[in-house]
Amino acid sequence: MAFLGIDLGTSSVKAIILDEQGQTLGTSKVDYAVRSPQSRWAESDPADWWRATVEVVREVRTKVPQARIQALGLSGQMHGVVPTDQQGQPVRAAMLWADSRAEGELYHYFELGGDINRRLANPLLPGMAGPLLCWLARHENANYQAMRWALQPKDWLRWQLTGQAAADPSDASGTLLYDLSQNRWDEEVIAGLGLNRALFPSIIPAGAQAGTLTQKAATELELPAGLPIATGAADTAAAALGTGLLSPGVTQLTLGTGAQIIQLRSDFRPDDSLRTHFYRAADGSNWYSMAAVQNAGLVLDWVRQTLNASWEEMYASAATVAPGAEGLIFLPDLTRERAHQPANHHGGAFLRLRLHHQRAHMLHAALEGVAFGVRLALEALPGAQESSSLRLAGGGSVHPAWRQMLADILNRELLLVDTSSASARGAALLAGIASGHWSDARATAAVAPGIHSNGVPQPERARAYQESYQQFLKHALTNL
Ligand SMILES: Nc1ncnc2c1ncn2[C@@H]1O[C@H](COP(=O)(O)OP(=O)(O)O)[C@@H](O)[C@H]1O
Ligand SMILES: O=C(CO)[C@@H](O)[C@H](O)COP(=O)(O)O
Repeated sequence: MAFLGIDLGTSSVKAIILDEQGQTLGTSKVDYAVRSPQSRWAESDPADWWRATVEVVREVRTKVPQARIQALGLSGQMHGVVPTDQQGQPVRAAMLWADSRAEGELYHYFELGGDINRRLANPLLPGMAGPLLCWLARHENANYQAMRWALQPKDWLRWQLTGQAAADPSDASGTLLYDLSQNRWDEEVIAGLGLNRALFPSIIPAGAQAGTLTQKAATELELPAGLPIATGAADTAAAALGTGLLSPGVTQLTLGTGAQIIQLRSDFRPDDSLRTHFYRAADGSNWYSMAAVQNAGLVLDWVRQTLNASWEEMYASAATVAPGAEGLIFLPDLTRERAHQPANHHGGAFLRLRLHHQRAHMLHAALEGVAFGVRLALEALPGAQESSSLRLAGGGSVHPAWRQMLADILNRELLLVDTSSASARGAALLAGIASGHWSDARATAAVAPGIHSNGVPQPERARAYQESYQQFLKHALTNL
């Protein structure tokens, strides 16, 4: 018996097959593009997601031909929206979390008044489904009218698998259209924004069965028709489940296209300052607090490609160039940063560039800038300062020199979780829960992956980075 998990990330789709003891039998990954056709836009073509999903599922199955898949579960990048027609086709490209075109739509929220801050329990940001849909209604009304469903990315993917629309609490709570205090779509906010309530599907638990695989999808994916499909969860929620983060008190950093620092919460306690996020967990009973960094892997990839460097060259520069990059500072704000970091309207920049600087300094400075951004987020997350160690996961945490730089800059021991794709693993566990193999999320603790120390701060380097961080802050927190 085996379970298939699919994580529809921002840069790639990952597939994992777990056996009934939660052991990884096989993994695969297929990349796709995030496009920025206009300044401040971030989009992907859902047709690319589907092609990549077909490829990744066939590939992972070829690696483990003997595995008998019992159920399939999903996880996916959060916040964005796929405007979808009656037939499940996107009416335009998906608008993603890194998009800030809807900045001008936030005033609709300011006008709502009442206790929306308590109900939405999150900062108002333009890359969330609510503001993005307001933008669509105003600027592309024909597309807005052509839409039957406003779906989160993994919910769009599930529609392709099952032909049915559904949402789950962990993803819905990241849309700015969800009442976290009552656990339901926020009817008042949806009506107040003038959005059509019928666009939002029923919310069902992440670990419930949300349908079965259609014949059409089964033929493409080379899987059996009728396979049970679990609802699935938002990627950060799925990553918490996948790494066995099932109780409060632990802080976890996931480095992917974005970076997220999370702590599980058993009580309803949003950040009163609204600088950080508060969402439903995948387990159906808890919440989690999160400080998210937009400008993480997305920006490293941009720098790497622009300077025509390999990943090895980029990460190696963490060790080969001294802390501080000989005075070079990189501000990573290529997209609008989240609410914990105000005054970032200048965009990204290399500062204090001099003749003696070489390409390796630029690569190193980019790593430093992103790591400093993660440190700012860590400092903003209520309760995270007390933790002397951080659990680490995500596809952007693979290189030892980069991990050492993170340990030095965050001044914390890093504990590497032994899984190559935490979110996909969480998705596969949800498949196991939906099919009754595990009774609930808590039961999956018995199969949690191992964790080992992988980066202890080196005092001298940590001190040097502390000085560079102070220089970075002078520029990062002021408009140039
Ligand atoms: N070949 C590679 N080697 C090392 N790091 C990589 C490589 N490819 C991508 N990355 C890093 O991993 C990030 C993507 O992490 P991942 O967890 O796979 O992403 P997501 O879930 O956001 O799609 C990239 O933005 C980049 O920082
Ligand atoms: O934006 C958030 C959380 O607020 C992320 O959870 C996104 O969903 C992106 O995740 P990755 O694709 O980087 O894994």
